[in-house]
Amino acid sequence: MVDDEPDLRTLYELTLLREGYRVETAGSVQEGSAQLQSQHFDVVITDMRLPDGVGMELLLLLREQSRTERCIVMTAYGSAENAVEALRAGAFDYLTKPVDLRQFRQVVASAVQGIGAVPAPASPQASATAASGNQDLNASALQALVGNSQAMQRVKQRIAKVAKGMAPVLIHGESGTGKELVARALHACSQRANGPMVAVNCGAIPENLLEAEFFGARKGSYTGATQDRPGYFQAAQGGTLFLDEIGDLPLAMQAKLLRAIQERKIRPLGSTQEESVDVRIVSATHRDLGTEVQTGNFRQDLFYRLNVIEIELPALRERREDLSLLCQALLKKLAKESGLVTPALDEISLAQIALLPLPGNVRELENVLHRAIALGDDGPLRIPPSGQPQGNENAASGALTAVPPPLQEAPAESPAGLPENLQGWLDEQERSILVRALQDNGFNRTATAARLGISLRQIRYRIDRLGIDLPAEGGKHQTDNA
Ligand SMILES: Nc1ncnc2c1ncn2[C@@H]1O[C@H](COP(=O)(O)OP(=O)(O)OP(=O)(O)O)[C@@H](O)[C@H]1O
Repeated sequence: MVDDEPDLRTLYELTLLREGYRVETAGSVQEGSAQLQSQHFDVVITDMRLPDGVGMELLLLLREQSRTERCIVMTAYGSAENAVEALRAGAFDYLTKPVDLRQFRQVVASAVQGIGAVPAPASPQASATAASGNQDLNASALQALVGNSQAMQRVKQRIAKVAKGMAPVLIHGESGTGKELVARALHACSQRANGPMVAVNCGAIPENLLEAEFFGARKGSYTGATQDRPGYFQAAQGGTLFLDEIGDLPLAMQAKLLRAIQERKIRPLGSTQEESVDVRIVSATHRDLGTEVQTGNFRQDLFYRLNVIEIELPALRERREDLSLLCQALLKKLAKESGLVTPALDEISLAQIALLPLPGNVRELENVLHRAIALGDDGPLRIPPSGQPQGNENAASGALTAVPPPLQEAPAESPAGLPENLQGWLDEQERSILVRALQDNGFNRTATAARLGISLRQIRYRIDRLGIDLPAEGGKHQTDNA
């Protein structure tokens, strides 16, 4: 624990001792580095401003010597640059002064967790079991990302490298390239793997509900809030919050999110009290956020905060060599889900697939295979000519152009003609109307929304809520997504 103010040093030391850690202290860069030369630690916590230099020097020393200590840096309030710089230089996490002791304990506990040889003080056995269980999780989460191309190998190596730590990660890639899978792998490979992973599609939440959805709401804070409700931040406490389509967040909400990330505190709607949150933020976008910043659609300071580590996901056309492995994995998954036998892939099926342009990436490939399984006979997989299956004119030109028909059966009606499950019945009606309207409008959501007299945001929300599978973005019809 390196800090030059004796009172603070004692406070931190006592806090850590009370948690059951062994602690050594130092008052300067020189003292800190001398201690590092004579022994190994699990965690180094250092103030940024020290009498003979900056805490960053200790961090760089750890890095140069490829040491295993995790470094937590304490920065002055409002110095976002220092915090981001430290995270980029490999700090495990940062704390803003004045340090909130609860947060301090949480951050140190996360840093110590998952260090193989060092069980957390509370329960040595539990943490050892968790560590070995985590390794299985890591492996299977990375395996879920199918592909052995160089581009995919680079992605997987990067996930393994940056998963530990608190630095926010921004995943950039075209729609359907597997951004959510990467976020899940990051979570599974982190020391938060046993905590929750909460995935949020920022583009699918009506604007007036955003704040309550993110930060929670107290009973009576808005019409319909009949009880206290936690938000995504509370739900992700101790785990990872995945913010998909972050570029869709309106500017007013961007400012609130920035504040929550910077201060690690949130205030539920209708509450006077702030709550501390311990959440790692992973976000994703198909947009070029740099350009969005220039055009004034995205806050630069938030971009700076979210983009501490960037993972770029390649489009499927840049890794066609993964097609065969992907088809095998996807067919197996799809066949299992629909209770069918996995059809064989032969040279003809692979040649047919290789001819598809697949601008909608893996999601589009998955949909093509889904349709092929549903329409196929026994024998090797064959890709049906597009346009045939649902008699849908819009399907004529794209590799994948049809929404699969609703799979669920309509909820049962009672003999009196009344539904037994009103919500399920209403959802089914809404789903069938939406699917029909989308098909009539060439899957253009703007046109469909206009036709049904609702906003684009509302239609996105409904499509998401009802789990309607759209043809991949980038396809001929999806022109309303930019
Ligand atoms: N490398 C991969 N291996 C196996 N399945 C994949 C891979 N990449 C994507 N998928 C599958 O493709 C579908 C789309 O993936 P995902 O939702 O992660 O993409 P996305 O980039 O987040 O898309 P969007 O931007 O539209 O939200 C999912 O069903 C996912 O399981």
